[in-house]
Amino acid sequence: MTNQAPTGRPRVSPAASGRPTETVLRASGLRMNYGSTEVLKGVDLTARRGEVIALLGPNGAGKTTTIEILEGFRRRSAGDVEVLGSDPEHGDEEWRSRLGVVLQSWRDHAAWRARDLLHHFGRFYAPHSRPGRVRPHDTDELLALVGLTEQAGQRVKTLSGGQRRRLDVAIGVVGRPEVLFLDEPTAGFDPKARRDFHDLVFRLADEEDTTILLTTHDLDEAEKLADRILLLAGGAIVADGSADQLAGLVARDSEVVWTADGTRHVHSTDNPARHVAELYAVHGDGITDLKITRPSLEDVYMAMVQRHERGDAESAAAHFGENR
Ligand SMILES: Nc1ncnc2c1ncn2[C@@H]1O[C@H](COP(=O)(O)OP(=O)(O)OP(=O)(O)O)[C@@H](O)[C@H]1O
Repeated sequence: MTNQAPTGRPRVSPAASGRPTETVLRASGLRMNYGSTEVLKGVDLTARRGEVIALLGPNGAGKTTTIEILEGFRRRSAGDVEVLGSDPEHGDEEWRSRLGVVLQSWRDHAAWRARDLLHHFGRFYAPHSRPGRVRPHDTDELLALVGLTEQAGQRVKTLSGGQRRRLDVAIGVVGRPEVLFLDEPTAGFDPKARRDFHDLVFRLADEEDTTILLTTHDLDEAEKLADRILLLAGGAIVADGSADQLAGLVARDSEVVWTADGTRHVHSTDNPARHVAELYAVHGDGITDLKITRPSLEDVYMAMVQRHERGDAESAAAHFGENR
């Protein structure tokens, strides 16, 4: 899949680049129970080095639970998990230094000043610095990168919600992680902060080969950022692929809209390219305002989640398998 990187140049996903890509994260048959409630019923997922993956799913689907297990913050009930060659339950300090984490919410360190806090967290990574991955990031450079230069001397408790979230992201990347987990990183971001964050994600993936697993409820964001989208529903991954691959999962025609001789027309078709060719053969330059609308990621999301809610998650997953 080719996404649009911040500079406007196309970003080529690691899988499509032809470069050998190492699997850095793998879960198979991952299960999690909270008491008698089974939240994860056999999650299988992988991520390659430098890949950006969006984990989507309805509220309560288990996205945070999955991420916390991969980070080593939560013990799983069953299944195999490996991140950067280690089981997260037994990851040592060296292993932890290679990860970056942005939790959904945390409200400690209110009295610290933003620059001091970032510097403090950064110091943990210094012993793990090596050629090619100098750790930590320079504090002021990173503050500039997340747009907090003016707030650098402010106490955390005086930052706005969006500014606090920018600081969370800075803390997550201060150690130049090889694998970065971001749980709803852009919640509360204004449009400029959101765009800056997207630029940062592309930069980390492209220039530092960082593998990024993020959760979001913003489907446009997922489509823009992710090489691969995973949809978690009913305790399992029911769809796994690029936005284009996922669009092929819903049996919905594309819509072709055009104007000819001053009249607007709408036509649904499973082959929009052929329809457009036929239109031009008939009307030539008489066609104006041509637009083709494919099923959107939102259509796929709603269809898959509704299938799951009808108790059809397993067949949805099987259907996807046939389409890969
Ligand atoms: N510590 C816990 N103890 C008991 N139940 C929990 C615990 N943490 C989460 N749950 C339950 O597990 C389910 C999955 O929660 P989780 O936070 O992983 O979902 P999510 O997909 O991240 O949701 P959201 O999109 O709302 O953030 C929910 O039903 C939640 O109530």
